[in-house]
Amino acid sequence: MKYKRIVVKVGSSTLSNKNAKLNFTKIDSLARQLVDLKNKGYEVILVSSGAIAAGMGELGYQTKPTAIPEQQACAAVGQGLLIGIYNKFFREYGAKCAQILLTSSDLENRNRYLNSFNTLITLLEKDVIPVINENDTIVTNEIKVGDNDTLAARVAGLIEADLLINLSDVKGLYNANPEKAAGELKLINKVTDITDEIEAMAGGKGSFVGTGGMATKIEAAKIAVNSGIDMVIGSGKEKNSLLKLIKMAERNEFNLGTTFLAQPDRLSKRKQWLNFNLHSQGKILVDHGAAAALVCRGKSLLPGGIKEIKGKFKSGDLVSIYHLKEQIAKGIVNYNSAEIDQIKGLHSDEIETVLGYFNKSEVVHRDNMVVGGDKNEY
Ligand SMILES: Nc1ncnc2c1ncn2[C@@H]1O[C@H](COP(=O)(O)OP(=O)(O)O)[C@@H](O)[C@H]1O
Ligand SMILES: N[C@@H](CCC(=O)OP(=O)(O)O)C(=O)O
Repeated sequence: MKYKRIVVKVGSSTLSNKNAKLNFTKIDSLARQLVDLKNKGYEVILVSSGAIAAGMGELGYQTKPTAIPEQQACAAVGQGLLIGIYNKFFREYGAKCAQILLTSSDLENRNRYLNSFNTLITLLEKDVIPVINENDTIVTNEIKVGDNDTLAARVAGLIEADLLINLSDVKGLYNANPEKAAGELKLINKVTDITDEIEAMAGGKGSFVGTGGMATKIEAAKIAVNSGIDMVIGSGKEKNSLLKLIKMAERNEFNLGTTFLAQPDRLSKRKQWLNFNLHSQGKILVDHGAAAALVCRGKSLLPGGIKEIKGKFKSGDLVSIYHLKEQIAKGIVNYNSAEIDQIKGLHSDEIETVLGYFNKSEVVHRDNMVVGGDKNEY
């Protein structure tokens, strides 16, 4: 077995019918395949979308409501339906499942991140299939993960999965958005490097229930491969597609869907957490010497190389580190923005005299820093 722990993400478009009501045949088939995989010795974790779609079907919405409270009401109704159906089918096939609803802040907070890990591991040890979704009923646009593609990739990193399968309503990544492209489409079977060209192929969602389309699947692939996890996007619509995709991946073949291959230089778990789960709270601009020390020599950031601070942040926050106009790293600061403003350009020996106390010589230690870094805004 090349893979042991597999996260499977399934989209709303696969789980629901055109009128947004749940597609029981598809859910039954997915549950059966997941239990088959578990019985073969794999550990499986399901990230399932579909709560809002199921709630829309139940409450009679013809289109996705734009008002957030209405979406949340749909999610509250739909999530119950969804987990009820999963529970029914899993039990029919002799397996147990558990519901875990996560928010972005659960993954940002280091303690809650580690607690989620402990719960998931315990469930796997107890032979339970975790079924994860975003806790849509309590998050608003500003603070939500927003799409289950990247949520699944973050969960795959959290749980140290070996493989992430993303089941959608398309066979994989095409050279152009099938909704818009004229002419013949080409399925990209294997991606070793997520280049700008690959990113440019990905467009928005295809169905009225989907979120993010191919663009968020590519974002997810970036998280997965940099966490050392292979990711396959494949069709969730065809018979036994999950089993077929895993068989293909086990054989190192690339004839179904799109496989994104894990990068050999994966980030450590701590660096994955800070890079893919934390939001940058400010900016530190550094000089040429500091930029070279960070990027070329893997050094920590000392006060001497700092030129300017932007934003107001606390000690322990994540900040983006810039040289000229380019983000060169992201890291967790040992001092707050006002303090860094006071010690910028100084030698570390002078910190205590200026601030009246001393914490660390480094403003950002290299163990708390990712060079380059996911560009998730400041
Ligand atoms: N280059 C592309 N290749 C394949 N699908 C694409 C591409 N660009 C955009 N899409 C759209 O992405 C959709 C899948 O994403 P989405 O609608 O969010 O579904 P899901 O519910 O499975 O997450 C496809 O139906 C397709 O219309
Ligand atoms: N959390 C939402 C799904 C969000 C989402 O990413 O949807 P999709 O693009 O269908 O995977 C729900 O359960 O309705």
